[in-house]
Amino acid sequence: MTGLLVVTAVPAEADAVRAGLANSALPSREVTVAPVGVGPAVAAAATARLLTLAEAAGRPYGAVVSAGIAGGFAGRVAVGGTVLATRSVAADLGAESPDGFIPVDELGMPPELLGGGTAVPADPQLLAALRAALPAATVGAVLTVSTVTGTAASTQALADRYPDAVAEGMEGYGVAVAAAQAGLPFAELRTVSNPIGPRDRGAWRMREAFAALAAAAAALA
Ligand SMILES: O=C(O)c1cccc(C(=O)CC[C@H]2O[C@@H](n3cnc4c(=O)[nH]cnc43)[C@H](O)[C@@H]2O)c1
Repeated sequence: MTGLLVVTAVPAEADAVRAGLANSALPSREVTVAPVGVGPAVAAAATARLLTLAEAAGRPYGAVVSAGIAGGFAGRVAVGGTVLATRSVAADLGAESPDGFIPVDELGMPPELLGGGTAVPADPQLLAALRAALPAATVGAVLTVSTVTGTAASTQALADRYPDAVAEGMEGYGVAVAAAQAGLPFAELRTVSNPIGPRDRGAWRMREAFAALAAAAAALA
């Protein structure tokens, strides 16, 4: 059986995922959990390296999951909630214009230069399995941003541009591109630590989000 690679941004997220897996009563499959860093670039590079090393060692992974905490769009998902991505979207990859943001895949560049575009859909089978295991999860697009959204105006702009978005993180799209380039199924699983909006560190509920991440991780077994 090929194994599952679960990548998180930081060690605390990886610890929560491992704790959830250890507590799972479900039959386990081979799961590797690795913290790969914050932001889409380091997450993509580190995930690609892990996939390549495993393949070279003759033990290729069979699927990749990006897991961690996230900001949630108010009214779409609650703090402490769990989200499953229908697609992982590079929400700030594009160009500004006086008429608003233009996604990079609408700038007229050849599609082969864009790694498949600014949104990578979750693998349908993997998403279906996770939905079945996590029936209370909110399902929708998860945005990947390089800058944590911190004003009401930018929150509204993102919510308007992506009506299907439920949350934002900083790694999913990068991990998704690494998985796609390796030809592997991909999914993104996040738990909500804070509402997206005007920056307020006091509103972050990290402990709640890590507990929810551990609970959700049991589904990965
Ligand atoms: O603003 C701070 O002072 C601060 C201190 C520690 C960590 C942070 C982060 O922004 C962590 C980002 C980390 O967690 C994910 N995440 C969680 N909430 C959000 C969000 O609202 N928007 C984007 N990313 C978020 C993200 O995937 C990173 O790995 C800030």
